[in-house]
Amino acid sequence: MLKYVLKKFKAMSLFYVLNGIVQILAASLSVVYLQKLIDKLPQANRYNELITIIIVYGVLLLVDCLLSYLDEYPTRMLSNGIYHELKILALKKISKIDYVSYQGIGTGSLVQLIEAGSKAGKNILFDFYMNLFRNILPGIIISLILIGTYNLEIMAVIFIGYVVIFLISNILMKHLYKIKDKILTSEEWLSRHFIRGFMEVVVFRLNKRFYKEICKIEETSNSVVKSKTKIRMIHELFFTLFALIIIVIKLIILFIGVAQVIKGETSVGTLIALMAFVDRVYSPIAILNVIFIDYKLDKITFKRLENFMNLPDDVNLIEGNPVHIEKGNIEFKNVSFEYDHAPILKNLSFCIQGNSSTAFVGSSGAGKSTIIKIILGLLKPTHGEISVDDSNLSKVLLDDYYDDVAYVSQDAPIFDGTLRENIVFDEDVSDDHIYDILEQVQLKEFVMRLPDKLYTEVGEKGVKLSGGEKQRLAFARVFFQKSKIVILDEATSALDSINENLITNNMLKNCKDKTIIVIAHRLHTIKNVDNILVIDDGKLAESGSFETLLVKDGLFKKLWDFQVKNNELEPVNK
Ligand SMILES: Nc1ncnc2c1ncn2[C@@H]1O[C@H](COP(=O)(O)OP(=O)(O)OP(=O)(O)O)[C@@H](O)[C@H]1O
Repeated sequence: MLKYVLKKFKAMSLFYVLNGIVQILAASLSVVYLQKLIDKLPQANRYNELITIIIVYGVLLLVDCLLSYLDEYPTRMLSNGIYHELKILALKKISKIDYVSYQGIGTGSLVQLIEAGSKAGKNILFDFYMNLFRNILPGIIISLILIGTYNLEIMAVIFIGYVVIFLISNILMKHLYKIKDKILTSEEWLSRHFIRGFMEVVVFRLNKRFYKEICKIEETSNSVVKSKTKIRMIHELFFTLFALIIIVIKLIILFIGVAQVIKGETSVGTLIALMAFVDRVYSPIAILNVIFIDYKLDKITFKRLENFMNLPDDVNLIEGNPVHIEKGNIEFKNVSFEYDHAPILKNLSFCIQGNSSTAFVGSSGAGKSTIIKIILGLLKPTHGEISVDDSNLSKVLLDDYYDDVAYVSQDAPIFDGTLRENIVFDEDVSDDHIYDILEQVQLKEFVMRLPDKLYTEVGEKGVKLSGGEKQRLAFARVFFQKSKIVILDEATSALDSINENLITNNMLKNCKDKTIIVIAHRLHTIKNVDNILVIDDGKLAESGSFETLLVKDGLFKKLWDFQVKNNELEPVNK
């Protein structure tokens, strides 16, 4: 994934790395010219002899200064760009992820995982790798070479210092890993609980859950804060240790260097240059150790994002046979489906004729919505085959198929946007055409009364609308889509009986050239459908028209009698 991102920012990254290397070269050479200046000063007779050195020294400082300004551009472009690119990749993943895998991830955890993972990915690529190649390695190499040209003994001392630092870092790192893993798990837990607290206000308030939720969240967030502080303290310990090591090395250089200057073996300029190079050689090492630890910790965070990105895709969204549904026939041949080895559908076979209406009926949990999700291609059958027209659904390119399928789910899928967007997305359609559609779903008057009419924002999940308004809005989208197959999964459950009958009948009347599939609990709404399939425990119990099933005295009759007895509907013969 990071390779892909790097490729996308190839030119910018190259510029950033080269700019860093040139800056280090200019800054290091400026130290060398300063040393030359100091050493030549006592022997110089005329000012002119030093002027070239001063000019070169000045130019090097100027180059360093200008390049560090230029650095700002790739710095901002890359750090922000990489982070956003990773988030976009995560959204692209969601667009094609296998539906069962998607069902296994909670929104709260997913949001935290993508947010933290994208930041970690940015840190790995930008803060670690790019820093390593443009700053740290060139800094160490150039400084070591220059120190070596002055004094090999001192180079050896510096090398021993490196080894000591490396050993200390490794001991501390093992401790940090454990803390980081704990923090990540707790943060994902926190995000999940925060999001459910923010979203389920009514459920939690009425069940008086907020107090306990907040207590649990406080407890976990206290432990996260403590662990994060601990990690920072250990981090800072590195800097303190480096500072101590640098002091020791500088003292050693002074002891060796001063003796050599007295003996006339080394110049004062060289001693000053060496002292400057110790900082130049150790600062990158100090930074390297710290960013290496960050890199290792970020890898743990990024691994979680990678695991999510490696979840299986729905291959039918990426490849498959092109399809155009003309007849709208659907056939299930011995279809079985399991969730985690628990059988949900058992050897189910049925035929839905194109241009007809079919209803699935059955007790709660019988498997009706599962059938719908299989017809939609979201779930793949464990055994058996589904044909749509003459195509095997498992071989069809779903993106093509979805041009001909409209679906309204149980929980009316309204998204955060305007009423208009919720009906036609960003299609170029006249307002008048939208109002015609709204009339068919009994929503025109309501929209006309709103100050912003079609441009009214509906809020997250359509929070500013009633349940029935949301469902009617979702219906309007179906009317607009003009798909060959229309699937309504309890799409009228939030409507009053008058509106429910009006809209369903409107749909049945206006969509005679479509295949309509309905799931409805209130059985009076499906009186006019052509065929009813009664599902019981994942199997087809019986099928037929409304009247035939009532005569049969089977499961459908039982469900009907139960609803009549409980006053859920009017008896059919009244
Ligand atoms: N993601 C899932 N993981 C595991 N089991 C699931 C999952 N989704 C549904 N099930 C189970 O599959 C069975 C069938 O569910 P389905 O939603 O198809 O029933 P249904 O007939 O539509 O029910 P209802 O009328 O209550 O909506 C149920 O027992 C349900 O608990």
